[in-house]
Amino acid sequence: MDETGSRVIVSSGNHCLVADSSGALHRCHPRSRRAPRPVCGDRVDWSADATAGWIDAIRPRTNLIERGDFRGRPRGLAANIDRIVVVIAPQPAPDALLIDRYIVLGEALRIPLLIWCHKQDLAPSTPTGAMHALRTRCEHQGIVLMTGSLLSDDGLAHLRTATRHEALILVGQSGVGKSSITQALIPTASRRIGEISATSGQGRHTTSATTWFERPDGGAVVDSPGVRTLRLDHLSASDVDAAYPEIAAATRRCRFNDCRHGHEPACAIRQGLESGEIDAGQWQRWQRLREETGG
Ligand SMILES: Nc1nc2c(ncn2[C@@H]2O[C@H](COP(=O)(O)OP(=O)(O)OP(=O)(O)O)[C@@H](O)[C@H]2O)c(=O)[nH]1
Ligand SMILES: [Zn+2]
Repeated sequence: MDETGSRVIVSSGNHCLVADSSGALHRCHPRSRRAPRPVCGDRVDWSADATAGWIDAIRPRTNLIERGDFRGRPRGLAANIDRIVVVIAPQPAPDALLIDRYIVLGEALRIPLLIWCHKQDLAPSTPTGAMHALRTRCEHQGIVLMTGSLLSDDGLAHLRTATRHEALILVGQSGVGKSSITQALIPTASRRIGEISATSGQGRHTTSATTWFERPDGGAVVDSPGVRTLRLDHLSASDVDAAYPEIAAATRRCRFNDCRHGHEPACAIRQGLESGEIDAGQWQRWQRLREETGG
C-alpha cells in the first residue's frame, strides 16, 4: 500500500499515526534512526509492507511550532497551523506572561493569533484590570479577541465562523477548556480518540499526545497538552520586540543607544511608565522574555 500526502495526526518518539484519504489510521515508523521525525500535522508520503508502515517523505511545511524542552532545546510540536487560538478563562485566572509568550511565538512564525476568552458564564460583570489591559493591547496590536462559553446559546459560533476552514492549535493553561472546545467543534473527537488508542496499541489514549482532529466544516483542531507552558529560549530578542511594538519603539527614542532604562537622562521607557503610556506589567514581561531569549 502506498499513499501520498496523508496527514500525521499523532506523533510519538518512534512511531506516528497517519490518516489516509478515507480517514483510516495507520501506524508508521521512520525509515531509519537518522530520518527526520514527523510531527503532528505533517503531510507525509508513506508505504506499508508485510511488517509495518513506513514514512517515505515529509512534505514541505508551511510552518513548524516548536517549544523549548527543559534544557531549552527546540522540540517540534505541530506543523501546518493556520491559527494559534490562545484560550483564557476567568478561572483559572489568566497568566499574562503565558499569553505574551504565545503572542511572541505567533509573531515569530507569522501565524495569526486569536485570543478566545472562554467560560464567559463565569466572567464578572465588570472586567478585571488585567482583562481591560489585555483588550487595550489587542486593539493596539490588531490581535483578534473574542468571547464565548459552552453554556450559552451562541457558544462557539463566533469561533467557528472566524476560523472557518482553518487548522487551529488550541493553547493555554490547564483547565481553561481546550479539550471541551475541541469536543464541541468536533463531535466525533471522542470516537476518534478511541480509534487512536486502538491503532497505536498503547491502550487508553491519555491526554499526553498532541492530536490533530479534522473539523466537520473543514480545517482541523490540534489539542495538545504540551501547550500549558512555553519556553522561548530558541527564539531571538527581536522576536520578542515584534510582540511589544510600543516598548520597542520607546527604546529607540531613549537618548542613549545603550540606555539601560534605569537612571539615564531622557529615557523614553521611564517617561512612558511615568505617564502611563507604557503598561508596567508589559514592561516587566518584556524584560523577562528578552532575558530568556538572550537579549
Ligand atoms: N463554566 C464553564 N465551564 C467550562 C466551560 N467549558 C469548559 N468548562 C469546564 O472546564 C473544565 C476544564 O475543561 P477542559 O476542557 O478539560 O480544559 P483543558 O484546557 O483541556 O485542560 P487540560 O487538558 O488540563 O489542559 C471542565 O470541567 C469543563 O467542563 C464553559 O464554557 N463554562
Ligand atoms: Zn531608556
